Amino acid sequence: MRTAYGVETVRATERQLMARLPEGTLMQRAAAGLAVASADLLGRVYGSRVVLLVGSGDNGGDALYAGARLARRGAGVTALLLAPERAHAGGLAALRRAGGTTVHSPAGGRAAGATEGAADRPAGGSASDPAERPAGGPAGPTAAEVLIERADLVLDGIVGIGGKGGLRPDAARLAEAAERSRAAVIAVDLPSGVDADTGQVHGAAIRADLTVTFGTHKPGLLIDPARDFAGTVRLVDIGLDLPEEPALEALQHADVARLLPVPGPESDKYRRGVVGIAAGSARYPGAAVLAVAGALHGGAGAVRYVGPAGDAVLARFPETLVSDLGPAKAGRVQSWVVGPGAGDDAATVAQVLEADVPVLIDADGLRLADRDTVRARTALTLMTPHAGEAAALLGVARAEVEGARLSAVRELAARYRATVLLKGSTTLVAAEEGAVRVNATGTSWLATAGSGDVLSGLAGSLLAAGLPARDAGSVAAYLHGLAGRYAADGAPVGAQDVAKAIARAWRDVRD
Ligand SMILES: NC(=O)C1=CN([C@@H]2O[C@H](COP(=O)(O)OP(=O)(O)OC[C@H]3O[C@@H](n4cnc5c(N)ncnc54)[C@H](OP(=O)(O)O)[C@@H]3O)[C@@H](O)[C@H]2O)[C@@H](O)CC1
Ligand SMILES: [K+]
Repeated sequence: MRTAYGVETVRATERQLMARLPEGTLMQRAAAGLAVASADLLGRVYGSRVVLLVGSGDNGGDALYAGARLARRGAGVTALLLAPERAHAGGLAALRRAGGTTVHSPAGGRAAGATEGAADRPAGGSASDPAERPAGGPAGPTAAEVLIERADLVLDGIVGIGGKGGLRPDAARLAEAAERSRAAVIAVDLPSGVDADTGQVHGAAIRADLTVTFGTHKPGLLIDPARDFAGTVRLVDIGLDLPEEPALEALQHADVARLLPVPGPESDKYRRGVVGIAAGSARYPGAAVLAVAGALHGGAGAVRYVGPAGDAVLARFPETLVSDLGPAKAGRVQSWVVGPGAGDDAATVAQVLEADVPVLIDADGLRLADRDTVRARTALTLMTPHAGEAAALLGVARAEVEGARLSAVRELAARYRATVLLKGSTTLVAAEEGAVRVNATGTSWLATAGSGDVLSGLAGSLLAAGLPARDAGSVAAYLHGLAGRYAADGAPVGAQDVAKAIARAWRDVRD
């Protein structure tokens, strides 16, 4: 299991640990790990050009100490100090002792000066001051921008877990220069400008190739949009003694393998669970077929279909138990999936919600389900909206959900007293309490018509097999994401192909 802890927890555990260790130990551990990761990325340290973006906190201190280590190995290291008077004093001294130079300017200074390598040069002026621009004209690059442009590696130590809101203008200009540069960019602890706890990005932020994070992953590193800014994430152990329950957790192969239902010698189809699919309509029979396709791969012993698309379902999957009596009279099931392609059939949704078994609500069902009825249910409920559906349920714009996925999924879980799976490139599964699960196996090729229907059938089948809602949702998202990758293999893919590839995902996980 990959876990992530929020800033408050990191700070508290850090305080406990620091009380037992000589001062500066944790920062040295962090800087050592950062220097190793930097050297790995550079390949050859000697002769390389490294630029440090240094803010006023300990995040800048990490960058300075790591820069000192690289300078001792022969790199040319320049630190751009955003707030020279407040930069980490010990880190500055270490860098200078190691032969590194510092430039005292947020984003300014004459570009010509950048090539002179003057140490501790106060550049003065501001980037917007034409007098500080090179002769090339007012639109020419600043000294800082030239240094960044010519670097092999940029270390982003502007701000870490102490960051508040979007980057300030001086810092934002450095972030933009780093993005334009061909240099590799390593974010120290997290990309400056992203929110460590939520994954929100307010305005400009560092776009990193690699993020070297200390002690634990931070939730923002695993959730879009911030995840997209972090690049590859490398965790450096600094010895933090973290509490048992994380803020966020991500299943890995071994976790999924443990959770997958496996039939024993005594199992028959009823003991393995029957999943009922109440989906599809005369207008959308395909949704029923795809939900059944997903359900057949989810581990339930049988799939019961109820609705107007029985012929289409049987034509594709003759093993399906088809009924046209409606959910209440269709026979026993251990879980229901309701909603895909349901159109305006509110009566079916209401009937399913009355059943005393776990219910998965998707697509049209989300719109048709009465909130108080869902809240009052005693059996499990798993809701599976995409961002647009979640936005409609919350009464906000879609962009708001996409920008703040974690708070959106938590809010929905609280409002409906249900487990909610918010689909997307980083799918989130939140129950009313406990760690939120994040899934990262998805691929953007999965954003294809009918792919959600397959997921709902798959998750519903896992519910029927006895998995709790959080596990059913996160295991389904994991397998579905893998299946999408296998089916797509870098090319567009249809939902049916995804359903077919689920079996391969199971085998892979169990191996
Ligand atoms: N925890 C641990 O176990 C360990 C932590 N370690 C490291 O310490 C880091 C945390 O250091 P930290 O607490 O000093 O805060 P940090 O992130 O440097 O930022 C604070 C400064 O940034 C500024 N600032 C704020 N917002 C800003 C913005 N939007 N745009 C621009 N500037 C902004 C703010 O300025 P102010 O508001 O005061 O003007 C303040 O001065 C952590 O991420 C990790 O790298 C490791 O060394 C080892 C173990
Ligand atoms: K940073």
